[in-house]
Amino acid sequence: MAAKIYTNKDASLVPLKKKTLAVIGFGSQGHAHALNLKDSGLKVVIGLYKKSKSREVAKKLGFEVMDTADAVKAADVIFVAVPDTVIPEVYAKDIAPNLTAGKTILFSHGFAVLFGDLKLPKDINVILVAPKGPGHTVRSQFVDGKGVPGLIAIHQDATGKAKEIALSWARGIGATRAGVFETNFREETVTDLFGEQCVLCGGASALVKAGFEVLVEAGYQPEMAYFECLHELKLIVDLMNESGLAGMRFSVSETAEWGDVSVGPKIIDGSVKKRMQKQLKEIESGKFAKDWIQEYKNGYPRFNAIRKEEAAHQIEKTGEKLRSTMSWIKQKKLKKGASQASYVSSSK
Ligand SMILES: NC(=O)C1=CN([C@@H]2O[C@H](COP(=O)(O)OP(=O)(O)OC[C@H]3O[C@@H](n4cnc5c(N)ncnc54)[C@H](OP(=O)(O)O)[C@@H]3O)[C@@H](O)[C@H]2O)C=CC1
Ligand SMILES: CC[C@](O)(C(C)=O)C(=O)O
Repeated sequence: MAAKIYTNKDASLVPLKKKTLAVIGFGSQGHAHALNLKDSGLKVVIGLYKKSKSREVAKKLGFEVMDTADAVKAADVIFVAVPDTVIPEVYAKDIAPNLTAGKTILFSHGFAVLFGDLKLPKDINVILVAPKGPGHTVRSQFVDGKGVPGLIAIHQDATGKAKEIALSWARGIGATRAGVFETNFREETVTDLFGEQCVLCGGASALVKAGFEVLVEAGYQPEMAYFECLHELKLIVDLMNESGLAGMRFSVSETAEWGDVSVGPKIIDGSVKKRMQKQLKEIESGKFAKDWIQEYKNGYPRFNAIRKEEAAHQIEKTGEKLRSTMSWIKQKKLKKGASQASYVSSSK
């Protein structure tokens, strides 16, 4: 039997009405869930650490902001929206001591439950609502009357109501407008890590950079390389997103379609698939998670060095210049150290 796709007609806001929902962390996902749930008529409070740079942002957007432990005490449903590597310490210090029977803890990625060694009491619900898109898009799509599709998963159902709570939350953030699919924590975590490393973020940015560098090193203008390898990628991917590879091939020229099917597989060949399979094994075995947690514990020495190098790549300067004439592209001011929530799509 085909798996069910849950939409608005399968999910009600009633299970979350008259409940207090705490969003712990006000970054990319946190601000989006909080604003969408508030606009859906639900009661949301924000839990943050004392020195969080997002306290003022959340207050300005009309939220009651509390210390994390107080927000957990006040809430029926607690969304843990802090970075995956940070979850274990926030959980142990501020969340676990305040989790009483019947409360629900909600994640939007299963990483910490799989790899973070959280001591989850048996008498709480543990659920996942994972939008399949970045937090800022979860918000901007909601404001436009649309939604980012999502996943739900139930790790523990202490009250017998875990699934209706997950679907209700998915409705509140707009995910059931697009479609919600049920999975489990492990499948969500493995596939999400695989997608972001091999295709969506890692694979795509390495492909873009390689194409840009090949053209520039061969003497072509960086602006030409940017248009061909980054700018137009979005327009092509939009067509795939709307109607699949076939829809994209319907719109591009026959010459482009022939280049796609005859040359593409020579560039992204079987050796790439082999490396993807190896990476999938490292994700499944927990090796990727172990190394990433260690990098976090070491204070990000490699991560910070790579971030610096990436920010200095010629493609970034070229892009900044070319995007400045396209006023409809929202120019995010990527201020170093600013709250992720300082870039917000406004309320309806
Ligand atoms: N980014 C995304 O689009 C997606 C994220 N997810 C998942 O959502 C969860 C949250 O990720 P994301 O929204 O990216 O997180 P962000 O990095 O955008 O935001 C993190 C929030 O946590 C706070 N924070 C950071 N460090 C600490 C700390 N040591 N103690 C307490 N609070 C801290 C930040 O504070 P401050 O405001 O002061 O910076 C911020 O408010 C993760 O589980 C992630 O995997 C799932 C799908 C997509
Ligand atoms: C693709 C990156 C992502 O997995 C996402 C937006 O879904 C993330 O964790 O940010």
